[in-house]
Order: sequence, then structure tokens, then C-alpha cells
Amino acid sequence: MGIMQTRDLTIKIQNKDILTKINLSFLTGKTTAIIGPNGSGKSTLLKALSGLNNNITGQVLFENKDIKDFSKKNLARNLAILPQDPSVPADLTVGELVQYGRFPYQRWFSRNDKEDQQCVKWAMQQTQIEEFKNRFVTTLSGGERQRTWIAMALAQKPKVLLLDEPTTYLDIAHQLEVMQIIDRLTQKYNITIIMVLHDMNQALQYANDLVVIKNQSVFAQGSPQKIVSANLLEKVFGVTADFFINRDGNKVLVPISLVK
Ligand SMILES: Nc1ncnc2c1ncn2[C@@H]1O[C@H](COP(=O)(O)OP(=O)(O)OP(=O)(O)O)[C@@H](O)[C@H]1O
Repeated sequence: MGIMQTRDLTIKIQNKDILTKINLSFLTGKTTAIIGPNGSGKSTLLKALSGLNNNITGQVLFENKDIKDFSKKNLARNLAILPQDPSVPADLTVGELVQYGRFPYQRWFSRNDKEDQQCVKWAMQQTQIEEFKNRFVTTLSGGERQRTWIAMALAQKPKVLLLDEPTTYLDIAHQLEVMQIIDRLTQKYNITIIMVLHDMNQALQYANDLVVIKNQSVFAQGSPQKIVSANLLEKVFGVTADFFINRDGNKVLVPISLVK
């Protein structure tokens, strides 16, 4: 049994069906990638998993309990989400932003400053941003900024980290950097990662499990190395692709053309 499940999760927005009867289970301490065409409902699914979408029918379960039964703070101690395009106030330093991640642990009558500081330090170490601590977030490069957002989410000390396209806008080296941070979080700290990705090769290389969304439903779920095939790419994205085996023995793909 995975750390999170959806049961007949259905989402309509303004009377339009976005997701219909989604039944998924997410592996504990592993990385799950969610892929699918633009507009297929990936971000909507991620938001629903985080409890940010109240407009759902069906259930989202965290450790077998409906997330509706968690207080906001308690949920935030377990689940952290990094949206696609977070915006940052102009006058916030890296250290201050990461500190915000501690909000779910702070109470008006007692602040556990030492633990807060330790968690902030740990989060900044994991994402290698300690040297930027006193810089304004707005002055960072795209890669540094993305690591800062991840650090803020990590400061929450979540069991599950939800990431929406964490490598968009990054060059290939910084994409790898983010994926390696993610890898370490699962392997060393048993954090469960659920992320929306567009890059199928990143999913093939880094995800333990893949969820493919198409036409408001789950088209397939399973090990990416097993389920990604020419047939799947044709049916889901309408493209033909060639496959190769890389030096690690993993499948990689090269998209070739649109299916006529
Ligand atoms: N607040 C909203 N109001 C109206 N429609 C919405 C709203 N939020 C999402 N939608 C619609 O729901 C559908 C799914 O959107 P979503 O952002 O989840 O897709 P996605 O798979 O993440 O897309 P992309 O790959 O382009 O980021 C889209 O048709 C979108 O226009």
C-alpha cells in the first residue's frame, strides 16, 4: 500500500470534466512522474493531491486517511507542493523564503527556534544554496531560484514533496542538478516525490513509477522502463519515436515525427 491514494477522484471546473474517476496509489519513498499532453489535467491532479483543490469528488488519502480530515497545518507538515510558477516578493532574501517553510510548525505561544534553524539549514544544505542565504531571491538565476523553492518546501520536512515541472526553464546541467537532488531525497531521506514532468527521458531515467494521463483518465501506470513504448507515445502524444539503450542499460527515446 502506497503513502497516498486517490479513490474515484473526479474534478470538474466550471462544469467541464477535467479528471474523471482517477484511482492511483503512490509508492512510499519513491519518485513518481506524472506525464500527459498539455491541458490533460496534470497540475490539477497535483493540486488535488496537496489538498489545495476543494472542488473534488472522490477521495485523496494520505496514510489511509482522507486529507479533508487533516488540519491545514497538519497537512502541511506531511505534504509540500511547489507550483509551476511561484512568484516571490521583491524584498525577500533566500534565508527568509526558506524560513517560510517552517510556518506549519510555528505556534503563537511557542516558537521552537532551534529546530526551525536546524531544518532551514538542512534544507539549504540539501539544495546547495547556503552561499546565497543573504541574497534577494529576485537576484538569483533560474537554477538557483528553483533550488531555493525546493529548499522552502523541504524546510516543511514533508513526507511527500509535490513538484510541478521542476526542471522547466533550466539548462541541461541545472536540470540534472535538480533531478539528482530529488534522487537523494528519496534514497537518503525516504521522501516520496510526485512530480509533473514533460521530459519523457527524465521520467525514464529518474522515476520509479510513471502515471500517464490522457482524456481525463489514467491511461497507464507502472515502471517507466516497462510502460513507455512506441505505441504509448503514439496513442498519448500522437508522435512516433525511436528508442535506444543508453550506457546504463536504460531506455531513452528520440521523438521523430507527428503521426499522420
Ligand atoms: N481555474 C480554472 N478555470 C478554468 N479552467 C481551468 C482552471 N484550471 C484548469 N483549467 C483547465 O483544466 C484543464 C487541465 O489543466 P491543467 O493545468 O491541470 O493541465 P496540465 O496537464 O497541467 O497542462 P500543461 O501541461 O499545459 O501544464 C485545462 O483545460 C485548463 O484550461
